[in-house]
Amino acid sequence: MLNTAADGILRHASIGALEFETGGYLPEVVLGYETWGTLNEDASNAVLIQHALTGSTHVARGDSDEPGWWDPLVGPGATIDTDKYFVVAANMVGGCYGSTGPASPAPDGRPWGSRFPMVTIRDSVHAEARLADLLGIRRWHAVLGGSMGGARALEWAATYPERTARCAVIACGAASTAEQIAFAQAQVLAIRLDPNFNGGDYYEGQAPVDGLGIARRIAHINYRSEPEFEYRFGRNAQGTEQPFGSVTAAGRGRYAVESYLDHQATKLAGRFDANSYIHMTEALMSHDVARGRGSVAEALAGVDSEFLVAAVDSDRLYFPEQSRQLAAALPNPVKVHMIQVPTGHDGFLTDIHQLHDELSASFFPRG
Ligand SMILES: CC(=O)SCCNC(=O)CCNC(=O)[C@H](O)C(C)(C)COP(=O)(O)OP(=O)(O)OC[C@H]1O[C@@H](n2cnc3c(N)ncnc32)[C@H](O)[C@@H]1OP(=O)(O)O
Ligand SMILES: N[C@@H](CCO)C(=O)O
Repeated sequence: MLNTAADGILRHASIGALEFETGGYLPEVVLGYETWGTLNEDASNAVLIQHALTGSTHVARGDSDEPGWWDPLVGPGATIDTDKYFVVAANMVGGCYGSTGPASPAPDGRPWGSRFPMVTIRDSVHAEARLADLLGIRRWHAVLGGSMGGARALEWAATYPERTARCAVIACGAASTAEQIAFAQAQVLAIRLDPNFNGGDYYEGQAPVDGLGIARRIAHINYRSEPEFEYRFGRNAQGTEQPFGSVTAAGRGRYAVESYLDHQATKLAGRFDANSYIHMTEALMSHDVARGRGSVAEALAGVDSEFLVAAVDSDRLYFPEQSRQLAAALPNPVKVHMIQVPTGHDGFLTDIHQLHDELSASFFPRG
């Protein structure tokens, strides 16, 4: 049995060999995971929370010193009350928060690097099903996630409907759209064209942090909104820097919004592996719950999971309309709950507390 003794502490589970949807193979895969609460006797209180593109397993603080990315949602007495529910979060295969990824050693001792296989959202769900088996969880009380986490949650319902009693898809549609793929391609190319990328085999040299930083800038602009940028930064200069009129060897001074994006880029480059970023991004490009299953409605026709669909009203990357289309295609169509924030897609992280009432009324009744 796997160790689940403390809340919010990273553990590792060996799930064996994995064959990937596009033909790749890994002889041994480890998934990083964290848990909160206690699995009950009939294993009926388990909840799987799926992280977004650059998220980790650390959903909530638990017994650790680090805040989690959905702290308002998960903990004793919280929306998902860990005195009642057993919460699990797993790092996606190919990621860099505890699971086997491109930086992990291959059997020859060198990092997988360029040899790491393409991962799809469906592959990640197959890997997580093995983790569920090891944890003794046959059927999730609920699977939920936002953005790429929402794609993973939806794929759980379609791939393992009998194992997914409830499914919450937040800020994500049934498939990645042409525009989402287009923005993703620019990010992947920014990394691939970094002189340090070396085809993905850069672990003995300099990491392609400049390319990764540009990728994050492109992504982050999409994760926020135009009104937020205007309100927060306007045309302001960063501190005493001069955005025009004074060009030094280091270039001109920056606008505040440029400095903000520089900061987001440096921060991500300090915590994320560039190859994992490519693999997570390409996995999200692959997101299409209907692939090989007919239309979206046909893909979900046999799914009797209870659904909750939510969107962010100001999201300019995962438009609410895409959530509405998903909600309408469900066997039992549902209304789309709206997180109301002016700041865009990241609202599913910054304002997740807004779903407290909906989640409490449906998936996680109080008392
Ligand atoms: C280590 C881990 O486990 S990370 C994994 C968990 N994270 C995730 O899953 C998602 C990744 N995180 C994110 O996407 C974001 O951090 C969010 C959405 C959660 C945070 O959003 P917000 O709280 O709205 O932060 P916001 O966009 O305002 O950025 C604030 C940062 O910008 C900085 N900043 C603001 N203005 C400027 C400026 N003009 N110049 C430079 N930096 C600036 C702030 O100092 C702050 O820095 P800090 O984050 O280092 O403290
Ligand atoms: N800011 C989030 C949004 C992705 O949807 C992340 O970096 O994972």
